[in-house]
Amino acid sequence: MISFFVVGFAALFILALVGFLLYASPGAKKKTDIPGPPPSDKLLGNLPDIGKAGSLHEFLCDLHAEHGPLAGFYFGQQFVVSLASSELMRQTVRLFDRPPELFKLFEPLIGPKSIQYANGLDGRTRRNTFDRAFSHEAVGRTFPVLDECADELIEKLRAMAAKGERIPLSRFCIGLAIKAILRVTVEPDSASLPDEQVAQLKSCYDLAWNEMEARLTQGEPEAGDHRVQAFNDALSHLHEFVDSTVRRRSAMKFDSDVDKTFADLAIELHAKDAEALRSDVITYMVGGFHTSGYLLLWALYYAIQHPNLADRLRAESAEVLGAAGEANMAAIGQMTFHRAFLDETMRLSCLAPFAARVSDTEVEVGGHTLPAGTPVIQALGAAGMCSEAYPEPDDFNPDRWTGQQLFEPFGFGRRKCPGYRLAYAETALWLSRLLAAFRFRLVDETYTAVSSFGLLTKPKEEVWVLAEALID
Ligand code: HEM
Repeated sequence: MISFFVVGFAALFILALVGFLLYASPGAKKKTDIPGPPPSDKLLGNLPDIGKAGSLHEFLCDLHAEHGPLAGFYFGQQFVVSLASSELMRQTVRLFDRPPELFKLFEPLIGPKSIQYANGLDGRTRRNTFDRAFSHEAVGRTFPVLDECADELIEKLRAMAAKGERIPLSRFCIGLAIKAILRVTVEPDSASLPDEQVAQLKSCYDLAWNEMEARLTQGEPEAGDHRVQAFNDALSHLHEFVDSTVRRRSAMKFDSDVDKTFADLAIELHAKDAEALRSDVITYMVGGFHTSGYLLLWALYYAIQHPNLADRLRAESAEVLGAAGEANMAAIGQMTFHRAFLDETMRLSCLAPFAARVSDTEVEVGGHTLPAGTPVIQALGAAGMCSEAYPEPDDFNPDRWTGQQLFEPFGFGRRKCPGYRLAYAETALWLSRLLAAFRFRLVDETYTAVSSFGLLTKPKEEVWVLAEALID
């Protein structure tokens, strides 16, 4: 039974979920006439079909292509509803709670007290407090740091370009995002983190992430297995890093709330709960760097594939940033082609394919009444590949976004991603800076990125490029 789960990260995610669905809420059965396939296995429901599709995202694309934008299926014995149109997702906009068990897979990394699992008043209080650090004004204050991080990378790439060295684009994009998120969310005034420490943090994150996947496919390692030691070492390194950063920051005094970063707000809110503090800092740190890092990577990859569009990006940033003299929220807001390019990148790469909600009361959606406790998946990735909403969905076409916001790649409602303004600001700035400084090309011109679909979509392999410097 396990073998068909070894098809990718999303299938692992399903396996984690099925435990919850089978055992945590066995009473919730289908009580509506929502279209969808019958369960293909009495116990496993449609899980074998998800295994055959390759990932949850791919299964949802097939499901919605056949049954329309509102469809249901069985995770084990639990009926789950999936929505794949922005109109339907908007009908769930008032829902705040998230089925915590759905993200149980990540608990060893982010910790059980993470905001990821906080619902009701607790979740709302944390969001009301932390969102202040990601307001329009707060993000506006991050540009000097974001610019410095870009300067540092550009200098490094320029040296590599001069020597004709191959550039591992994923590694550099993630490294840039790690440096930026630490300064933006914790210590803006600190010096940039040394490369060795960034590399160590990334490798701890990679190791912890891979181990969580391995536990699902291969089972829990036995006591004494080297995997246990490696995982614990990686985790304690992450904990030490976060704890020492928090300790340093706790000693700070502030004249005004404006100077407080996310970490400062978290230190105040979790003054009596060190575990919740550590969990939330790790959640925002990881949530902030892997998403933005891979968005930048995919955007650069599409820019390499579409040199004419890359030239349009260069022209726009020369015009807007050239006139503004410096990057700021107003200038980034005027870079509408950058915004469209990033939205199209998130759509076509399916960067973050799902969000999910649950309610302890009945929910009305698409003319159906869903029983309380029914998990609702907002299939952001599948919605983005719908040919009615996006004609020729496999084409990379940023112009389809011009003048309209078709769907929300960051989710819906009060619980949408808290980092969306920061993500747009930093990736638009970095994209424009990198394309102004270099023309990139693939080392292997026949290379096509193959996606690994999970909670986050990444290329399966490193993307190797060469850079030609455009300016000194
Ligand atoms: C391209 C970049 C990003 C994408 C596509 C993305 C996408 C998402 C999505 C789809 C969700 C689920 C929202 C929902 O349930 O409705 C989410 C949640 C979250 N994101 Fe992001 N995100 C990005 C960047 C960031 C950044 C920069 C941060 C750091 C500030 C961040 C921190 C978080 C956190 C902490 C949550 C959970 C919030 C909660 O539990 O209430 N994300 N993100």
